[in-house]
Amino acid sequence: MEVLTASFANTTASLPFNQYLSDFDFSQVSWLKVILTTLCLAMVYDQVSYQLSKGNIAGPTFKFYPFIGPFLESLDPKFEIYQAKWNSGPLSCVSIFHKFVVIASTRDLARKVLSSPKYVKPCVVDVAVKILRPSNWVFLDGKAHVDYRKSLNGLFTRQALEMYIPQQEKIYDKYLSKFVELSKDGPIPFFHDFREIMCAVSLKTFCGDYITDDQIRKIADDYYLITAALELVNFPIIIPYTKTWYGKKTADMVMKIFEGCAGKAKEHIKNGGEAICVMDAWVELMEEARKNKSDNPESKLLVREFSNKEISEAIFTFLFASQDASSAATCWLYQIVADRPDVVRKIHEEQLAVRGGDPNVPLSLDLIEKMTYTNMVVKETLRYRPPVIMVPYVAKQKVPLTESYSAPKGSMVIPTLYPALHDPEAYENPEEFIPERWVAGGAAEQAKKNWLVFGTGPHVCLGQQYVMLLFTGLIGKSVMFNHIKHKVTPLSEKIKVFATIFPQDDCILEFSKRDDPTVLDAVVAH
Ligand code: HEM
Repeated sequence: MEVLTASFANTTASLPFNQYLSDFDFSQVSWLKVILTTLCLAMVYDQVSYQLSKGNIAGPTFKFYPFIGPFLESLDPKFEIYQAKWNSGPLSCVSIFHKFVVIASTRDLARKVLSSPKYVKPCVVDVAVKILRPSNWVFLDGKAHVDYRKSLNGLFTRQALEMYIPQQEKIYDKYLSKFVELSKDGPIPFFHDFREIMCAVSLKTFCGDYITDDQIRKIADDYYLITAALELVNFPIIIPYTKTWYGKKTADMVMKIFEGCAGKAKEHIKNGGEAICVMDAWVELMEEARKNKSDNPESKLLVREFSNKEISEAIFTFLFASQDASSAATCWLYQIVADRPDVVRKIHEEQLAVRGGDPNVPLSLDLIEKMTYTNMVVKETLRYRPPVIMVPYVAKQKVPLTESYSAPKGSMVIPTLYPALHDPEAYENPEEFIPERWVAGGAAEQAKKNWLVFGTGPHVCLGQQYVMLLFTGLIGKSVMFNHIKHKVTPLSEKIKVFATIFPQDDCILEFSKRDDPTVLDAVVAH
């Protein structure tokens, strides 16, 4: 290092550059010294750029591990470490490799980020673009995204959601019998089976009878390959026989199946068939828009034509968006309910009451909407254990977050949802599970700004009403027809972060059929 700096200092001022080069004695410079110098300069640059980006917000004073930052911690993220970060300040930061990450922990800052499409857009890992395909609508931004979403809204209206219920109920019944069979020898971890039921419900809702049971089984079995390929830390280039390669192969296989289903849906609706699934609903919307346009050529085309490929890619994003969050919600819902006999009894009582005492009355939208208490249990579960705790966004330009701090362009800006949902000002005793807090007109319902389970702003979850109906119907039937026992372990209440959040012991349960679903359990003394 001295050789380099000394030679430069002594000669550059007085000699022309060419002569300096020819006179310079390269034999004195060892490659090691060059490498070390470059490394030192890079380290200084890394620390200085971290300081400049950090400004006055909370975060480590220096990058303790040069370059990588807390990369190793991020490979096995711990909920407690996230919590400590949220508690460290309304805005905090961390730098991993060259990526500067700003975490917005308060309700208002989280909402600000989520509602600032001018400054931020959702951030996905590099490989997601290859797996979901660059043409996928989820990568649209600004007006193009808003316009595309408008054509999807029709798939999640009350009327549309109503038509999906009979398909969903078939899957609930099939899996509830399977759960009894699986745990007939005693409690077992249900984490994988809950992922499977959620995958099956989604596929049946999206594709109706166009998808075969074998295809459902294949997708449910292989879906984990897609989750693994999209883990935060993965090689961005797809190399044969690596996780990302298997993930891409699986995603292509799934989209091929969806493309075939979309073709069948078009045929079915063209021939006057009844709409029963999301793909049918989509084709009906296109037909309706086409008819309106031909009746009145001046009118605006509300829903344009979508190719089978486009439909398959969008439906794939629904599966992708729902799978992890819904599986997490299923684990917590069953565990929480099974641990509380008083809640079980109230759900059971309500389920019978709304069916006029006949447990075999099939599910319908009207029926689910009468399940006020069961719905409050679902809502409280989502508040108490929100499946999505953070949503990563990326700064398209400098993002003004407070009067004294703006997140730099290119940084990752992460609004957190969990703290707003555990805010004692909005939810008294937030660490307690209290379904009754959701009584109509109560404080929890009025704290609308805190309800961030499904995000907010232009990317707010498309499936939120769908989710509420699904879980209310599912847990209601489960409780009415089964005894559900939870084996409590020291890890049951500990939170594991795996894209979303799960009980660390993978939710150990036992299902057994009730002899008579019309008989309520004995009243539990408190
Ligand atoms: C418990 C289950 C679920 C939870 C907790 C959940 C939560 C979320 C959250 C937090 C977001 C990001 C919102 C934002 O950036 O502001 C989101 C986006 C999204 N969700 Fe869900 N979700 C669930 C299930 C579903 C289901 C079942 C579907 C589809 C049927 C779905 C479809 C979507 C889509 C398409 C987006 C992206 C919307 C866009 O970018 O415009 N989600 N969800």
